[in-house]
Amino acid sequence: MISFSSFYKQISDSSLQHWLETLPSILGQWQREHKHGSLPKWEKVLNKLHYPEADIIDFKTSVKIGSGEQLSDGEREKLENLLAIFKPWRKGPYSLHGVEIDTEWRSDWKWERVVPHISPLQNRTVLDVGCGSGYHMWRMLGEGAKHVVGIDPSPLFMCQFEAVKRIAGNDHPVHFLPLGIEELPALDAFDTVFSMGVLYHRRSPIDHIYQLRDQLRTGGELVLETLVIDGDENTVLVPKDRYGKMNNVWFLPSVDALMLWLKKCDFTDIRCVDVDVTSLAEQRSTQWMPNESLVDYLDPNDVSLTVEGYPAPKRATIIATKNQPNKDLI
Ligand SMILES: Nc1ncnc2c1ncn2[C@@H]1O[C@H](C[S@+](CC[C@H]([NH3+])C(=O)[O-])CC(=O)[O-])[C@@H](O)[C@H]1O
Repeated sequence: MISFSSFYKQISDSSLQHWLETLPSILGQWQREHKHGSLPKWEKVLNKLHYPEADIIDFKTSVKIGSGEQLSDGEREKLENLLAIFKPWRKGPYSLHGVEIDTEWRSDWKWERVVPHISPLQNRTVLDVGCGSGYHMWRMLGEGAKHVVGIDPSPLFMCQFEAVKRIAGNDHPVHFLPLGIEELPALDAFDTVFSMGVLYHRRSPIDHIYQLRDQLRTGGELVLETLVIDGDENTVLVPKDRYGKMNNVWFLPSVDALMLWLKKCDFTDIRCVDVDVTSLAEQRSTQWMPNESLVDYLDPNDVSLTVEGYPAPKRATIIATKNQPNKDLI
């Protein structure tokens, strides 16, 4: 069974103390809800992941754990087969004792676009909302963060994260909690909060921005990355049905609309630091994610459009600072 004890041990002296009292029952409930799905099978696989302390660990320029020289060919093949049970691997890439997990997404490319613009993470407490397999959490640690907490309700992503953590060693101050953002109380605690690739999945984007704001200390930094469209501050696309074959896409604002939303939610120093059309090289099918990918979501005759005729995915990164609350707006 997945244990959250190292989370409690490492976080217990922090300003998050009051939250920790309610967490065990929430996490216990999550485990009970998933006990009839694939989770028990995945937990058995996790329990087989025992490896020597890695000779090399790099989180600064990639996520690489172990040079590969510590395992025999047979041991490496066994590791590869165990990790394959957690397919599809969407977010990465990872290099784990010589096993190269070529994921659907080049999440490292997103990180390289974002990291030059954020406040240095050195010694900061960080929350990554919708962290997926946790790829960016390791990179946050590589930038010197003191503690990284990721939340994501997906049991598969949790197990992928746990697999990497078991190989990296349990002492790293990085923790995954299987929660949705709506399950967090207002913690007012984190120095930096990331929400990357989540806002368009939320039915109420302004509430999402408030929920993110509630996790930050005053003066803390929000890093918000989401799908955008071209237009002015009143332009927002709400897809009629699917967007890029996804049935859970709600609001795609223009950059100016998004900046207005952040202003209205009492953020200051709001700036758009990157806008990027997702390339077919950044999101594609691989051996580790053999299902459909971006090329199948775009119009085969015009890749500037999705199969539904909407603008193809374009992502913006906005950075903003939490201000003192303006009581009139709440
Ligand atoms: N209510 C919720 N609360 C928290 N997370 C959620 C919720 N609902 C869905 N998610 C999670 O949000 C993530 C969105 S992916 C971004 C991954 C990473 N951040 C990336 O930037 O590559 C989208 C993308 O591929 O862009 C998924 O892992 C969901 O399980």
